[in-house]
Amino acid sequence: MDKADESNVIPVTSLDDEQQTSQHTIKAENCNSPSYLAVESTEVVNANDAYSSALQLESSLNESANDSYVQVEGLLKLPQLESTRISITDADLSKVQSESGDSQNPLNAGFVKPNYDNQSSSKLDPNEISVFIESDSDAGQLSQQLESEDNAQPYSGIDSNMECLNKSISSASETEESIDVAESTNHNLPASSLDVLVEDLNDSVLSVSGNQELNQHVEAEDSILPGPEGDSFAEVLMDSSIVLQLNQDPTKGVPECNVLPTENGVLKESVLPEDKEPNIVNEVAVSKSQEPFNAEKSISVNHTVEEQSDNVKIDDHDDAHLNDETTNSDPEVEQLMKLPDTVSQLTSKDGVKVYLVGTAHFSLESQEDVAKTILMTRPRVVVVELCVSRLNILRYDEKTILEEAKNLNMDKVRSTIKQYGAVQGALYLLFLSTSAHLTRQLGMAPGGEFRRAYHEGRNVQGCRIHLGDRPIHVTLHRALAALSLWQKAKLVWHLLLNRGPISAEEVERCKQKDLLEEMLEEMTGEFPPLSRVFVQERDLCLAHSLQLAAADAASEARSNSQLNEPPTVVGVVGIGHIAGISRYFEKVSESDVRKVMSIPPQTMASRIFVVSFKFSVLGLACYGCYKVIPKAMEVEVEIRDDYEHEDVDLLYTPVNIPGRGVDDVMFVEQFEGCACSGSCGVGVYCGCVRNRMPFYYSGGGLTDSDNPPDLIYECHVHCQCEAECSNRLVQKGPHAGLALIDAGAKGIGLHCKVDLLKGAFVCEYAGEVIGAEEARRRYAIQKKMGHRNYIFALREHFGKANSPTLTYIDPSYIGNIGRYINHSCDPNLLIVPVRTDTVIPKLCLFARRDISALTELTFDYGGGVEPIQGVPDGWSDGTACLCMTSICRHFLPFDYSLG
Ligand SMILES: C[S@@+](CC[C@H](N)C(=O)[O-])C[C@H]1O[C@@H](n2cnc3c(N)ncnc32)[C@H](O)[C@@H]1O
Repeated sequence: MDKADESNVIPVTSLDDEQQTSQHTIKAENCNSPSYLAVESTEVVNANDAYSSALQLESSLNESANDSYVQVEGLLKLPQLESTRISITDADLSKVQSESGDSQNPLNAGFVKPNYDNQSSSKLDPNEISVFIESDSDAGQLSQQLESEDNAQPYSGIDSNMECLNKSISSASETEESIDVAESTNHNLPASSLDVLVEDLNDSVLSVSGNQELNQHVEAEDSILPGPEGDSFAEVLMDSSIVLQLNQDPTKGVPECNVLPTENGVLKESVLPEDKEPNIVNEVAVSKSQEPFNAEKSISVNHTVEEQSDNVKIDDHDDAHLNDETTNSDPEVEQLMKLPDTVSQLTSKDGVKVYLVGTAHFSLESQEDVAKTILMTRPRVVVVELCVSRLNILRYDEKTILEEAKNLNMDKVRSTIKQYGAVQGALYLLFLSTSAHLTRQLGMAPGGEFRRAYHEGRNVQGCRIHLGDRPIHVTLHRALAALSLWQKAKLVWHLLLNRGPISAEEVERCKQKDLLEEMLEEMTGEFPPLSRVFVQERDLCLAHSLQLAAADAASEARSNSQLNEPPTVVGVVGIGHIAGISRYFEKVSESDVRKVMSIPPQTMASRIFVVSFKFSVLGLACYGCYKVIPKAMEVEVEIRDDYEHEDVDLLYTPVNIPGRGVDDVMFVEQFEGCACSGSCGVGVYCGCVRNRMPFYYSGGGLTDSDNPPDLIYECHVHCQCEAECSNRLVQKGPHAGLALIDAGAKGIGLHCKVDLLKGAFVCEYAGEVIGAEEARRRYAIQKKMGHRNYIFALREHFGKANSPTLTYIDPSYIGNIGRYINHSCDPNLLIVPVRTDTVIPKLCLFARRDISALTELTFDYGGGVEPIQGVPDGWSDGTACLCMTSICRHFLPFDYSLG
């Protein structure tokens, strides 16, 4: 992003959510026959068989729509997670406190209470993720802002909604198929284990009958058993011999949990009849001002924290013996009723039970432990040892990660560099190859315990997931700052070169221990400060997150007058953090956390290190390009796109990339090129331009922007013409000088800092190309969440085809600078589909008229060249248009295929 125009450039964080939401609350029935704009594409002018290519495209993307226009709708607000990420100043803190009603604890700003009223827990918003500690994107800004530890402010985030995460995650993880690892020779686990894992994940989704509103994603239908009369009833198949039956009364906050044995999956009679249920009274001291909770939990932990660490003292009133009174004589059932050995229990000062599951990142057992603990304790909050930047761990499923690991070949290297640019691409590849290396060696992907926690947490009524870890970049900055220049160099060397095969013994160790702890233990001798930064400081942060989660759960239960049993919290953390967390729990103050949340100013040594690291990565990338990009006869024109997103959660792509529901093959170069020598200018019969006038004038714009072509074919990699050929424009990248602006209630907008001539190419609207079903799925979620919509539906008619070809482009998460352009009913840009070497169109924006510098750039989301009045009903989703032009049609255009 060009940063020169600072006055107007705004960070994504400044979005006004209320305003955004209000735009979406206008009901569709208010829609007063708004008009829409359409461009019909009826001509295929490429000598290559574009028509059949288009049919191919159509068969993949087309839905049964009848209309025949280029129709555009831009739509989605970023998930709240992304759009509300803020760096908290004192003023912000007090604002958030007053909004959240918590004037005591400024760090509570990270927790936003679920939407419930005081009477009914059934109104709890079950789909909520709270992010405790978040960070702003720009570490540079951050270090300027936080010049010393003393004046540093903590980063704190506002809630995000689980739906956002659902969206991100489920977009990558509909694990209907089992993982195919048979082809990989390196996997240490047999394919069947992974099959079991995936099936297990699917099976573990609660099957629900009755009025459980939240469990709508019912799977494993055939495992539903009839429930006791009048009760909502759910069951989870834990393994072949046991069913956990969860009798859920929607009027109660936390369901009771009976463990019922089965024979071959058939329910046997309950071994815990109601009158025999253990009824344990919680003896935990609570603050006098608060009402106590009456404990009635029928679960047991097998050991206390003392067993793990001599240093740790845990609450005297720990009820680890909770089940001692159970008169259950079946040892198998008794064992199953116990929480796993890896679980330690803490009790907050409010009497909230905090169950800490100590996990290893590559362990199936850990995943099972997490699942069992969540099922048995039915927590209100699950705190995971992740931060926002590590949400990818949840986003990518086992299958995706394993496939990435298997498919990391030269083609991938090449396309990644092409897609993300040299530095970002090289870094991404480094990350990918490191994870791929580990994943290949271990036969499973890291983070399964967090994915399991997420999935199980979703199934618990009212449960929220908290990201409890310190932002990774804060940790990395602090770690780097703590090392001397020499130590830094050694560390990078160590990380880059430490890539040998992992022995069977090491594999086992990884499965039993937190890999990070293991590595740090090994390196502590050489890099003593790392242990402090990576382990102790994070113990402190995690303990604080758990404190907040417990306090949050307690106050929520109190406001719901649920005093019968203490609410529970589950923490899923690396096993090496248990001792430290237990030591700090309920002892961490806000100022302690502030101290470890700050980023010390960069020393000269750090700066030198960072610069040389960037250079070496760039060097590696260049070397990679040199090695892998074939130096054939093809004329490659490099795209120049130096823009980037300010929101670190967005990925920048200068060109369209394949998303879900679209075959990658569509992106493979397909068109043959022209045979022109030199430039394909006026008077030259070019296979791409054919008998038309050239599409572009030589300065870089549309020759006739009053009558723009329906579609454009540019010369490309397979053409014989020169790189400077006049028929290559959009492939060279966006116009210089584009910058983000604050567009008021419309959110972010875009302008150009220099004048634009009529016809000038401004930029592409690039993002993920997704299938129709995926587009509808994403749109539905966005709409439900009241988020902005970025999905652009392009309708094209080819030749005599009856139905249009639909292409959906979504830059919501991965996109280019074009995603910030707002709609206007009297726009200054127009949109034309341009194809280069593949059938996938590029949505290209050109100036409709001369545009003076700093004017907001807009295009008509309904596509087209000239505004057309009279949009038929259904071509708006009711979002009010704020373009303020005299010919405003009052509503944003909308492609009905999304609705
Ligand atoms: C493609 S995005 C444009 C960038 C967006 N303003 C942002 O902040 O990222 C489309 C969304 O922006 C908002 N928007 C764009 N043009 C608008 C307009 N004329 N009136 C109201 N909202 C508009 C709507 O929320 C729409 O869903």
